[in-house]
Amino acid sequence: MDFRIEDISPEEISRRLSVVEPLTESVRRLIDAVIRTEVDDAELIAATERIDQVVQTLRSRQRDGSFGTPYTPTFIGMPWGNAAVGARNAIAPPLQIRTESGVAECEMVLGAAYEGPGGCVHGGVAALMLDQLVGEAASTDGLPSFTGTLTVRYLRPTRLGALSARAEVTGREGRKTFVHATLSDDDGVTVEADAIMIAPKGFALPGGEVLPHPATAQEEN
Ligand SMILES: CCCCCCCC(=O)SCCNC(=O)CCNC(=O)[C@H](O)C(C)(C)COP(=O)(O)OP(=O)(O)OC[C@H]1O[C@@H](n2cnc3c(N)ncnc32)[C@H](O)[C@@H]1OP(=O)(O)O
Repeated sequence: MDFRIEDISPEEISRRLSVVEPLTESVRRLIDAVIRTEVDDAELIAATERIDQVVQTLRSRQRDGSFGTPYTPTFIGMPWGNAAVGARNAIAPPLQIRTESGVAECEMVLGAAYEGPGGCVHGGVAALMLDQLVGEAASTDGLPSFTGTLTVRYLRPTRLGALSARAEVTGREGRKTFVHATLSDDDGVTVEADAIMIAPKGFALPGGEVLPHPATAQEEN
């Protein structure tokens, strides 16, 4: 797993986000426009050329591989490539998740880019969002937990549009955390999920130092 420390201040994080978030929003608008445009073929071909030029400019200086999840030394995470919440990832809805002890929740508006059955949210997108939420709910006590098992029940079709989601820890057992999550529209729950989250045995920093997860530390004592 790609993990690196980047020693920057909260002010520098805000500055970088203020530049990159409008770019990501712009690409999100592009994705939506490509799906829904009805312009003629000549305009589509011209648009392809202009977009390829922008891609070439961005690629002139580019990191190898994915973005990873850099952390500051005080553990502020910057998961900016993340598929559900990444500030640099136009595929992410994006989810603006609020957390408190054992709970994660958010609201989102899903448009044409998230369609599965006509007019409805793709089941994989629903699972993606709930996976992120259960991960964040389980991780509110300390270091991250990974999804071991995610069981998803689609109760009825979820229409594209304004939605909300919530995940809550229902129990802990050693390194395992059990989480229940729901995705809802105005009429109530459309999808529910249960997750078994596993805290990794140790959390290795670059250089080899391993931080014990609180649950692991309890097991060892
Ligand atoms: C803030 C961060 C938000 C992040 C949100 C994003 C969430 C994600 O998408 S995470 C990505 C998807 N998940 C993954 O890639 C995980 C891949 N799997 C793994 O890395 C490992 O299998 C991992 C970490 C889950 C478990 O490995 P390991 O720690 O070696 O487990 P192990 O020691 O064998 O088992 C520990 C306990 O967990 C249980 N367990 C292990 N694997 C699973 C599983 N897949 N499902 C359920 N239970 C499991 C074992 O039965 C055991 O239970 P008990 O203590 O009662 O005997």
